[in-house]
Amino acid sequence: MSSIIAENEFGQVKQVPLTDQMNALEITHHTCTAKISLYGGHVLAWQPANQKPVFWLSDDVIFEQGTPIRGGIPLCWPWFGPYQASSGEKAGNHGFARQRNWQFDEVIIAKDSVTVTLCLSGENEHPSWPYQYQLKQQLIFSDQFEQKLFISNLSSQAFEYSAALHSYFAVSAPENITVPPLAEFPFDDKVTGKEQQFAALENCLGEVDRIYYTNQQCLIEDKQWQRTLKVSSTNCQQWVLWNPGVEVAQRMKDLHLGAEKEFVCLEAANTDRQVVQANKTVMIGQKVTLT
Ligand SMILES: O=P(O)(O)OC[C@H]1O[C@H](O)[C@H](O)[C@@H](O)[C@@H]1O
Repeated sequence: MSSIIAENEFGQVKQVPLTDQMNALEITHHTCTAKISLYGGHVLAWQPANQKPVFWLSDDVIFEQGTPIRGGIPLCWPWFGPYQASSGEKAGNHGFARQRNWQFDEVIIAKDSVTVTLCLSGENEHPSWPYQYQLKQQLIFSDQFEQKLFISNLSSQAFEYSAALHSYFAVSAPENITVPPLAEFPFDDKVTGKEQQFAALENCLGEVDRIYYTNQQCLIEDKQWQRTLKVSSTNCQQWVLWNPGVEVAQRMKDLHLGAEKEFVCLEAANTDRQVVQANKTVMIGQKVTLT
């Protein structure tokens, strides 16, 4: 059943069922529409008024406990990629935050924007990562988008995390996309395993899986759609650029046929582990604007 959470002359936020077990928040504002899944604390959609959707979501997305959502902005935390503990123990890709049910905390519908705050807290959630933590995610939607993830260490000892705000950006086709100024910086190539590479980036045709060592503001230039997205990050050290290409995409059960031609992932990331001292909070974030 749908229920209105907040409403005024500028917009409305509704809770709507995503499945029998999962709920989403649907935002309608004079500047944009957006949708957030509480499962994963996951932005599913954002579309500024009179624009095409900015984030991409798979037609074959699986909304199921224990399965990450394909598209939108998965929150990779408290680790990015596969985790290898010093004990040698392995854990699943991209941490557990994207597979938890987040609590909805606050909604503010203002004249210029809608702000939604979500929370997740826990302790002993994974044998590889037992610490007590709290996450607060602030999402601000308007004709631009801002995401802030506040990471609090509630343990009595320091912990380490790595993370990515793993945005799937909708594009006309990866071959039409350039991402200046990434090509000016060195990258680790996860496809070949070679580190500190330099190469031209004429387009984003996959398979591309690179960790770029820069945090400079990036542009996603789409020649066909004549759209440029400006993406900047806060307290993130790298950008990850990913498109699976046709062969990898065909092996992924939650990608529809041809899905790899519809998105490029540009992820604001800390791929190396970062320390958060006991009782401290750090923030990582990103901002997306259309030019
Ligand atoms: O399938 P997932 O666990 O969501 O990961 C999807 C992709 O995420 C990142 O971009 C990584 O760099 C890729 O290596 C990975 O394949």
